[in-house]
Amino acid sequence: MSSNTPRLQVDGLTVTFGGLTALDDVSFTVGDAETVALIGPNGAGKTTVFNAVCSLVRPRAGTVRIDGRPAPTAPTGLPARGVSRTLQGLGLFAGMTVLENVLVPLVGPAISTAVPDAAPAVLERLGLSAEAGTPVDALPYPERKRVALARALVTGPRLLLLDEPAGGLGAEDIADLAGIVRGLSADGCSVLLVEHHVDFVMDVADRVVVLDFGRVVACGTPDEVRADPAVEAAYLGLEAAA
Ligand SMILES: Nc1ncnc2c1ncn2[C@@H]1O[C@H](COP(=O)(O)OP(=O)(O)OP(=O)(O)O)[C@@H](O)[C@H]1O
Repeated sequence: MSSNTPRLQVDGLTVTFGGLTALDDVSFTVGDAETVALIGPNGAGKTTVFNAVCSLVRPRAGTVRIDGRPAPTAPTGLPARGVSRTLQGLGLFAGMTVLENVLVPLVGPAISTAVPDAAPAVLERLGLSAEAGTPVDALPYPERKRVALARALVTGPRLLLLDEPAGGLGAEDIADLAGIVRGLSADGCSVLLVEHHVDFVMDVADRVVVLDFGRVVACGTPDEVRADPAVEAAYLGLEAAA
């Protein structure tokens, strides 16, 4: 991979569900250690982008490349390509401890990037060491959300997809999350995040891709996107939803 090969390259992605065009010729990149935010009103197609990148939906047209190579054809191939994601609904296993939840991705197919002490290191990084033995369902929502993030980080991803990481969090937890995302970027991890919380997006993103009705209506730095008159309608929709 040459140094200017994007970590993620989405080209001309078009996804349809029956007669509905959910994504229409969507193209963008995420570079090394870059944080890119996908924003747009409800139904704009953000989650469908994630699902296409993770091979959960088959595009009608377009390509997804990771480190210059076609994305795996099934989600099970993602960890070995250095990709992981969080889910909007967290997807934690109730009745299992924090540590057990975080260890889940390390069970099953061999993951060459995993290191034996990855789980304790990730728990420490996210301030969860003291909760390692606590059943996950005994924790308040912000901690559970951090457990879900820890689980995504335990495989040492080079591309992390975060689905609404700030959703349901208060100001203090959002500030902590911003620090975590910046730390990931400093360590060379690329981040693609879907988020409705506009202040958080403008704080952490290097670039912002704005989707509306399945099309990219703007792409640029947070300041460029904020100043783009074409974004205003979608932007106002976002503020109403935040
Ligand atoms: N599996 C599916 N079958 C049919 N339609 C779908 C499916 N998944 C998504 N859609 C439709 O595709 C469009 C884009 O949905 P998507 O969930 O990607 O939007 P979004 O921007 O993530 O919205 P939100 O902010 O509400 O999560 C919507 O009209 C949605 O109803």
